[in-house]
Amino acid sequence: MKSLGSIRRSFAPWNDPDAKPYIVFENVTKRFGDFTAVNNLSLKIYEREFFALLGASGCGKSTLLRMLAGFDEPTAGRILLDGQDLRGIPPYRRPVNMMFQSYALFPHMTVEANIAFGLKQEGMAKADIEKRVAEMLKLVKLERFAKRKPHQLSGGQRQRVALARSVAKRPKVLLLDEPLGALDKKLREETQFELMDQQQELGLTFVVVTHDQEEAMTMADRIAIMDKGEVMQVATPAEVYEAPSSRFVAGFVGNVNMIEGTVSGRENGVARISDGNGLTIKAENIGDAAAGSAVAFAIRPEKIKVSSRKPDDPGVNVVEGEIYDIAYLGDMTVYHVKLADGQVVKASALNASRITDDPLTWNDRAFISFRPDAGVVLTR
Ligand SMILES: Nc1ncnc2c1ncn2[C@@H]1O[C@H](COP(=O)(O)OP(=O)(O)OP(=O)(O)O)[C@@H](O)[C@H]1O
Repeated sequence: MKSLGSIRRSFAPWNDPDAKPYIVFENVTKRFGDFTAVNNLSLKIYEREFFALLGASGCGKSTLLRMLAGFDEPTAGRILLDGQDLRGIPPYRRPVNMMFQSYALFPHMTVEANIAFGLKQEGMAKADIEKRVAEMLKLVKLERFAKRKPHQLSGGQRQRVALARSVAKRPKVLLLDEPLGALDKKLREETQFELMDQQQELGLTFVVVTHDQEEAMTMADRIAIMDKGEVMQVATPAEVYEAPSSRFVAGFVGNVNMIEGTVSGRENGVARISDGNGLTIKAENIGDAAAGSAVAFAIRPEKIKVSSRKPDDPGVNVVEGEIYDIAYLGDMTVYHVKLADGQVVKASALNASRITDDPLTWNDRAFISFRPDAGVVLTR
């Protein structure tokens, strides 16, 4: 989509040792009674970053956001914003605004009155409010809808009003809790790109909470994957997908095959992994996996090729199996291949042409093949 990718490609302050993080969570713990919702968590977010907190329900992402907004204080640890410790600073005095899932627009007020509401409360002069509201309407492309009430708008338009209202006060950081949760799939996808555009145009730092991995992958510069109040990995979407740091992350994001086994030898950066049932594969990207240790070779279905003929490239792993199930999804087909040791491996093939030269069907003998560097070896 447009030039967005190329603009953002150079945006990676987290790789710059001289860049100062804008938001810092320093050993933050939050307990509710004897329940620990956030556990000794540290995290750095940079100015202008689109940062996503991704995790299953109850993992502590909203609690993290609420502490940043000032609705809750950490039980232990510190949160810094632009170098300032936020402890004790009330929500309305933090340069942070929060946009909630439900949007909570005032139903009896017009779009422009909704956007103006916070500015009026702040005591801004009338002329300035009008100017700011006009700017905001232009930003979210709702100039023509200024006089409408929320119920006369589509879900996507309402979401844009909510965005305009939350950025009208010019916060430095916008916190978004499941911002697109109320929209249907198609509108969600469109709105994701809009949000990205607007974030860039505004030059704000966005921290978004979502349990939707596709949404996080699409929008965010970096993603923190959370589980039980802890951060499991912080990385760009591509790194999270291609180089997950643990079984949990690999399994949480996208589809993955986990070939469990023991490292039976390693030389020149290539390990042999045996599952103890006759299957041995060669793997690269072995990290710190020592000989004898229990590991998982995590490989995405699209990195595995299925064919009826045995590939003769000695560099690749080839394993014989049987087509156990086929899911035809239109744009691609997912083959479930049962190996001799009983495990079922998923391999997806893009249906780039309408007719395949290697038709495979149920119960066919088939070969899966993949390069040793097509997956990652995980010790955790
Ligand atoms: N005020 C509170 N008192 C007691 N427990 C709480 C409180 N607020 C949150 N919790 C608990 O802390 C944990 C984390 O909650 P949090 O809302 O941060 O999760 P989440 O990851 O945002 O989940 P969801 O996606 O469902 O909103 C949950 O188990 C929740 O029950």
